[in-house]
Amino acid sequence: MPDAARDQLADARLYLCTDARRRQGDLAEFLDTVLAAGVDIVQLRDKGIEAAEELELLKILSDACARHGRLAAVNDRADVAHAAGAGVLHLGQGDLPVPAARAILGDGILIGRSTHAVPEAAAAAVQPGVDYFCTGPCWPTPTKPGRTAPGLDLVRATAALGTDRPWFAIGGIDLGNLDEVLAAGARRVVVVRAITEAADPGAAAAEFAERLRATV
Ligand SMILES: Cc1ncc(COP(=O)(O)OP(=O)(O)O)c(N)n1
Ligand SMILES: Cc1ncsc1CCOP(=O)(O)O
Ligand SMILES: [Mg+2]
Repeated sequence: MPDAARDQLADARLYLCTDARRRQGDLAEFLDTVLAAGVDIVQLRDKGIEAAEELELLKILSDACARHGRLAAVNDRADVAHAAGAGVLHLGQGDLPVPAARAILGDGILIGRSTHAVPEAAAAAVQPGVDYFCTGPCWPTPTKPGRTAPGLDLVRATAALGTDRPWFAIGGIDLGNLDEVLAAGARRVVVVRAITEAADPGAAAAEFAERLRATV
């Protein structure tokens, strides 16, 4: 992975996952708005999408991220990440194991991992081949139905690991509870609804970015 992408990841504070409901022209306009407002990484996350459509939408996503010098991420699928030439692949606990993804993709891509408990976070903090990890959900969320929320205790425990590896809090985070997430020790967050469903996504992204960057 080029050093520039690693540096971008190290500097990232705000990671957005968006789905395919915002299609074609509308998707590009939405992405330009939130990227200009300060989103650092955007992932296409659509659990129902077929690979061919995912690739088409990833082209829009990659082009938008390139226009703004930001990272584009693929969820779950190493084959799609390879075909799309993506900069980031995100893998959950039930997805392809990281060594298997590395065997397919090599070292030219950043790989992230989901964690939902302290032992998983501790493992992701040191596992070879993992570039960043996410921890949560902080609160139960309809975006990930059925996933029990370990809450802010997991964020506090992850912060206490003192790892240099970039990690993000996720799940139910919005502008109203962001201060609680920061107080628990997170300095990076992943959001879905708080930006995709905001009345003004650009304003929401800008406020997230500003408050995250203001917290040392
Ligand atoms: C950045 C980021 N963090 C966490 C997830 C969740 O991944 P996973 O647990 O595999 O669940 P799905 O998103 O695949 O339903 C993510 N996608 N992105
Ligand atoms: C994909 C995922 N994994 C854990 S929580 C979550 C969804 C977070 O979505 P939202 O920000 O809308 O609560
Ligand atoms: Mg997954």
